[in-house]
Parts: sequence; C-alpha cells; structure tokens
Amino acid sequence: MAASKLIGFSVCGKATKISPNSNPTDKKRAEVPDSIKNVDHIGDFTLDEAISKANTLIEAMGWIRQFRGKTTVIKLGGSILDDPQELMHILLDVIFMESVGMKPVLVHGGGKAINRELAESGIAPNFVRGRRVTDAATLAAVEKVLAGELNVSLTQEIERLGGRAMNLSFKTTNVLFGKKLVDQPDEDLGFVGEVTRVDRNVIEGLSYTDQVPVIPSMCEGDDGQHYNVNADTAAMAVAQALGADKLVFLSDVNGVRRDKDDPETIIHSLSSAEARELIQTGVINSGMIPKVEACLETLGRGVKKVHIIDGRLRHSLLLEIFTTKGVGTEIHP
Ligand SMILES: Nc1ncnc2c1ncn2[C@@H]1O[C@H](COP(=O)(O)OP(=O)(O)O)[C@@H](O)[C@H]1O
Ligand SMILES: CC(=O)N[C@@H](CCC(=O)OP(=O)(O)O)C(=O)O
Repeated sequence: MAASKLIGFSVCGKATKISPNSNPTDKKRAEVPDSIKNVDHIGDFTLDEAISKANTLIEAMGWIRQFRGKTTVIKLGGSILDDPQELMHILLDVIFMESVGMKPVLVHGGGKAINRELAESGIAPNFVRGRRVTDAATLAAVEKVLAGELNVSLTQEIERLGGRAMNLSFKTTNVLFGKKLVDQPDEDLGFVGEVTRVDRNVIEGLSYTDQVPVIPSMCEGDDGQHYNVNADTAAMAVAQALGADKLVFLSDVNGVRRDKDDPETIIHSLSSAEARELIQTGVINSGMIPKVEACLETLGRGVKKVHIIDGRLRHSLLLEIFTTKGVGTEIHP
C-alpha cells in the first residue's frame, strides 16, 4: 500500500493523513530505556519490525472505530471462488473485519462452478445480458452448487480459518424471498428470480452474535419455487435491505475498464450517467452488466458506497476500507 494513501486518526477519531515517518511512537524508539537497550528481537521479529507492526495496528485504530458496527455487504464472484489461495486471503480479511466489530455479510455466486456442473450433463451455458437462462435441469445444477456445495464450503472455510459463520439458504434458514424475474416482456429466462424480500432480522441477529452470514444467490417464491438469482443483484437486494454502509463486488478484474482486456484503462470513478452510456455502447458487457446495474440501483437507496474491486489483489478488501481512494471503481450518483 502506498504510504501516502494511509489514513490515521487522532485520538478523537478525526481522519488525518499519517506518514509512517511521522508516527509519534517512532520518537520513543530513540528513548529506549536502558533495561531493554540490548533487546534486538521480539519473537521472530527484529525490534524495528515489531515496532512497525505495532504502528500499523495503531494506524488502523481510527478506521476500526469509524466502521465498528457498520455493515459491509461483500459479493464474491465465481471467478474468485475458483482460486483457494485468493479465497483464503479474502476470507481472512472478512474474519479480520468481523473480529474488530465491523459487520461483514457475504453474498456469493458461483457462475464458473455452475458451468462445470452443467458441462458434466452436456448442457451448454446460455446467458442473456449477463443472466443465465435457467430451465429445470439448469436449476437443479444451480441449487446443487450454490445452495449446497459452495455455500457449505465457504462457511466451513471461514470456520477453519478461525472465524464464525452461518450458511443461510433454503436448505438451512432461507433469507431471500422473491418471484420470477420478468425483465424484458418478450424474453423468458425460465427459473430466474428477483429478490422482493430479505429477512434482515436473521442476518442482523447473526452479525450481532459475531457470526458472518453466508448467503447464496437463490430465492424462494411464495409457492416454494426456487429461483436462480444473479449474485450481483442478490447482493444489491441484501445491501439495500440492511441499509449497508458499503457494498463491495469482488471480481476478477480491477474494476470497470474502457477496454475490458486492458487493466490500464480502469475508470476509478464513474457517474451513473456514464455507466448507463457505457452499457448502451457495449463497453460494459457480459458479467459486468448486472454488476453495474446493481450499483446503479443501489445508489440513492441508503447504501453509502458501492465499489467493484479485484479480489485477486491480496487484501483488496481491507485496502478498500483503509484507504481514501480505494482500489477499484467507485460508482457515484
Ligand atoms: N468494461 C468492462 N470492464 C471490466 N470487465 C468487463 C467489462 N465488460 C465486461 N467485462 C467482463 O466482466 C467480467 C466480470 O463479470 P463476471 O465474469 O460475471 O464476474 P464475477 O464472477 O466476479 O461476477 C470480467 O471478467 C470481464 O470479462
Ligand atoms: C440468473 C443468473 O445469472 N444466476 C447466476 C448465479 C451465480 C452468479 O451470479 O455467479 P457469479 O457471481 O459468479 O457471476 C448464474 O447462474 O450464473
């Protein structure tokens, strides 16, 4: 992380820029008491390394105070879920957030895993504007992967890493309710749903007992019918229902780009009007469409910040929270 991006806090909690060189604890280093002058290691670290680590903790204190008790909805895309190492680092960030009193809520997709499951039955994926056309056989595969395997393994991984988590699906406790999505009158996507109600009491109850809720992108209709929901849309519904402070989409790109194959063309700050234009002109296409549409819908409905960031960048989630500029694309009204 660039030192200039680090933000620290004065004792009263007001944000001030901190440069590592100006940290007040450095002065103490010159005044080491005689009794410990010969100490050159603490555990596995040199004294300087240990002091630097302690400084980092102090610097984080203001941010932690600011975000304590605030909800961040984190959407995990299928691309990220496919890499165990990347996933582990993301989940460690989530556990850290939870440990310091922030309230992270995970909503996950699993598009790539669903594609693999379908391929085993010889079914080719079929997407319209970033949403999967879902017939009965496809729905069965989606259920198996999203509400079953991935939801369980994510929860178990958080617990293995030392956190506490609860998987919330219609196989355990369902929190997403909805109906069939009718997006365009002339197109039928099958069992694709939209979320119309979120059981926020269950989700908040878990957050208050220091557990991370893990929610797959499926909803249940009044008649018990299950629907496949695009995970970006599901995350948006959860963030809105909870009045989340932040909604963060973790994907396999560094943000919205002018050329989707060129990371250098990332747009750090995107207005709603420009985002709509980029969708219309096809610059934003495929899986980026539901993400940006979800951002647009979320803004102005209580959620304060919406970001699309690269989950492959180690600790991108913490960098997003602990820096002013952030690391991906922020969409604003
Ligand atoms: N303008 C764009 N900028 C960045 N990515 C884009 C853009 N347009 C389309 N994409 C595609 O969107 C993909 C991300 O969506 P998706 O594959 O659904 O990810 P996830 O599984 O994380 O939801 C990127 O990998 C990229 O190929
Ligand atoms: C209706 C619809 O498109 N559902 C998605 C749900 C999973 C998802 O969104 O996964 P990602 O986050 O990995 O894209 C699908 O079937 O792929």
